[in-house]
Amino acid sequence: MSEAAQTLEGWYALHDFRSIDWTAWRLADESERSRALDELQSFLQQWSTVEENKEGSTAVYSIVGQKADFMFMHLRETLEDLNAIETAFNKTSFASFTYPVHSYVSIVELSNYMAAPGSDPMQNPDIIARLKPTLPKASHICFYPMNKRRDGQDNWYMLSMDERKTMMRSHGMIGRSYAGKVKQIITGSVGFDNWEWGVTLFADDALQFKKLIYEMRFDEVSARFADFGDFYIGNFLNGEKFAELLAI
Ligand code: VOV
Repeated sequence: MSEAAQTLEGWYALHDFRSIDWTAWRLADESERSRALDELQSFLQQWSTVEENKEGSTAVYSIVGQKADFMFMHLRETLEDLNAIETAFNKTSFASFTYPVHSYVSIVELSNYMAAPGSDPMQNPDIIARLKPTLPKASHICFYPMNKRRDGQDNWYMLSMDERKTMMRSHGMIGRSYAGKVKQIITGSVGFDNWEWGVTLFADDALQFKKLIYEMRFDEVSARFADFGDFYIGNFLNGEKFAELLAI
């Protein structure tokens, strides 16, 4: 058996994709819409307080295209916390004007492919900050799930640790050349959801997602071993922008 990579885990993640029932929203009277909007704003406020207290983080984005209208990405200490957030949101009057279209459950993960030997990563404040990150408030988000292939000669899980390390180093070098342009949060979802990882990217220039992902397609670890699910791309929302999106 090949040596399994060691992983470090941080906050649990829920990517929660919703669409708006525009007909119901348009037909609602002004006071109903305003109550729903107030509830939404108070949730956004609560989530930013959690973030200020370093007890989690939430990103809110509109989604371009028909797969969803908007998404919440929540990071929290436990799965119970994530469950509580989605349930509380489902009970709001704003939620009754939305319907769930997709969700993804995972946990922030770092693997030891690039770890310095002999060091205790949990004593490293940079590692802790990566495991429990404050999500960037970048202009754009890109989310997609992926697997590492297990197919004949292209079976990632049958490769030796050294072979995988070499490929991950090359992967990391490409990623690093996008420093300052694209920020990645990799979440592991083996046993939690249908794919092995969630890839969440943040950038102020959405074109950099395309450049990075395209370049990685030529890198062996992606070219030979990666399979991808649906891609979601979106624009930053805060309370003000959300109110604009919902204005009738
Ligand atoms: C934005 C840049 C960027 C950077 C700097 C970067 C670097 C790194 C490093 C150094 C490491 C290994 C250590 C760790 O941190 O875990 C990883 C790990 C990983 N990556 Fe990555 N990645 C990036 C970006 C990046 C992208 C765009 C993708 C999607 C691939 C594509 O083709 O669409 C990806 C995937 C992953 C995955 C699934 C893992 C876990 C693999 C496993 O088998 O465990 N990643 N990644």
